[in-house]
Order: sequence, then structure tokens, then C-alpha cells
Amino acid sequence: MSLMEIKNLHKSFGGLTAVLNFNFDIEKEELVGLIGPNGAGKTTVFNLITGVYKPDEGRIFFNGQDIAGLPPYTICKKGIARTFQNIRLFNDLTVLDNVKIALHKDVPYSLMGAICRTPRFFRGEKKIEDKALEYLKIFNLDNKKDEIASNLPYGEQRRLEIARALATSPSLLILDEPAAGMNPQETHDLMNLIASIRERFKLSILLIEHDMSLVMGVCERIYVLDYGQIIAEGLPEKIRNDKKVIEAYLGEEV
Ligand SMILES: Nc1ncnc2c1ncn2[C@@H]1O[C@H](COP(=O)(O)OP(=O)(O)OP(=O)(O)O)[C@@H](O)[C@H]1O
Repeated sequence: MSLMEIKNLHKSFGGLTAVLNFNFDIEKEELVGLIGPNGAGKTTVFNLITGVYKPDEGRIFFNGQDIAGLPPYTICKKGIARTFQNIRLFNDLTVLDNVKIALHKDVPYSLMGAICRTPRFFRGEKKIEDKALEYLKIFNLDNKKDEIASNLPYGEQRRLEIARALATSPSLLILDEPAAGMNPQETHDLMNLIASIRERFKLSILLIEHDMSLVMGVCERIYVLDYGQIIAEGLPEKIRNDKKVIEAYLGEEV
């Protein structure tokens, strides 16, 4: 059984059809790319999967259960984590607190315990802090743990957002244009990091990207969206040479 299977998804905004008859699947531990030119409907698909929008039609099966139209927090609890195209961190909190928040569901003490500052509270806090630091280490941000998130350079904010998403222990991590605004070296490093995260945490990753060349090196399978519809699907090599894909990206370097 696929980890996620999407069947005949439709979404319109007024008279504009953003996503039409969208079919998709991703296996456990697979790294899949969803690419397409500007306005193709990628973010809309993303928002449908994560519960930001309700589909007009269609089903989204995750671990065999239909999650279409469920609220975002329920979908997150089921094991889908996301990052945003425009970074959304808790800007005034420290780097460490941004990740600790994502671990709140693992809190081993009660509200009363927190108010009364019981030994169980302190032990629990220490455990969460250690875990958050482990995530920060993976993203090479542990030495910035006490900095205010908004003071980090852009590339580090992006990495922190992924660390925070990963801390919710998802089985599917969806990254919306994670390399947007990064320089070529940062982008290259990030792609390697994404591949290594998949190996280490044994999770599935859906990478949504405008830039086709970015996903070519890292994704095992790619879907191409244009005007709300899938125009090609398959291995990177097949996608690179697909006539419809080349036409959709006409004028852009493929
Ligand atoms: N909330 C909305 N209300 C009205 N139209 C919308 C809304 N969200 C998206 N659209 C329209 O739906 C179409 C698909 O947009 P979407 O943002 O999903 O594309 P995209 O592939 O993510 O583009 P980009 O790469 O520029 O982010 C566009 O024509 C967009 O203007």
C-alpha cells in the first residue's frame, strides 16, 4: 500500500481551476518531486494535502485513511509535516524554542506539574531540550541555539524550518520550494541534506519546486504539473526529455 494516494483531486477558485483531476502516489521512504512552472498549481496541491484548503472533489488517502478536508492540526498529528514557501518561524523565539515547540506532543508532564515546577517537569524539559538539540545538530544549527530566529541568515532560517517540521516525527515531510532565495552552494548543500534526512529518518519526502534542475539530482520520481494538470510522471531522465515538459518550461533552462 502506498503511504499516500491521491485520486481525482479538483480545486477551483471562483472561475479559475487551479487543480484538475490530480492523481498522485508516494511510497514509504520515497523521495518524490512535484514540479511545474509558476502558477501551475503546486502550492494549491500542497495546501489541499495539508488541510489548508478543502478539495471540491477527490480523495487523499494517507496510510489508507481518507484525510481530504480534515483540519491542518489533525493532518499534522497523523504524520504529515510541512514547510512553507515563505518561511514561517516563531520569529521572536530562540532557535532552540522553535524546535522545542514542535516536540510539545512528547511532553511527559501535566499542566499542574509545569505550574508547580515538579521534578518530573524539570526531567521532562531536559529530555525535550536534548531532543531539540539533536535536531539542531543535524542541521548544523546547534551553535546558534540561543539566537533569536529572525536574526538568522535566510539559509539558516530555511534549515531551522525543516528541523522544526522534522521534530514532529512525520512519516511524510512536504517541502515547499525549500531552496527559494538560497545561493547555489546553499542549494546544493540543502539538496544533499534532504537526501540524507530521508535515509536517516526513513521517511517519505515530497519536494515541491519550481526549478526543475534542482529536483533532478535528488528525487527518485517526478510529477510535472502545468495549468493544474499532471502532464508527465516518471524517472528524472524521462522527465528531462519529455516533449510536453520542455514545452511547459519553454524559455527556461531545463
Ligand atoms: N487562494 C486563491 N484564490 C484565488 N486564486 C488562487 C488562490 N491560490 C492560488 N490561486 C490561483 O491558482 C493558480 C495556481 O496557483 P499556485 O500558487 O497553486 O501555483 P504554483 O504552481 O504554486 O505557483 P508558484 O510556483 O508561482 O508558487 C494560479 O493561477 C493562482 O493565481
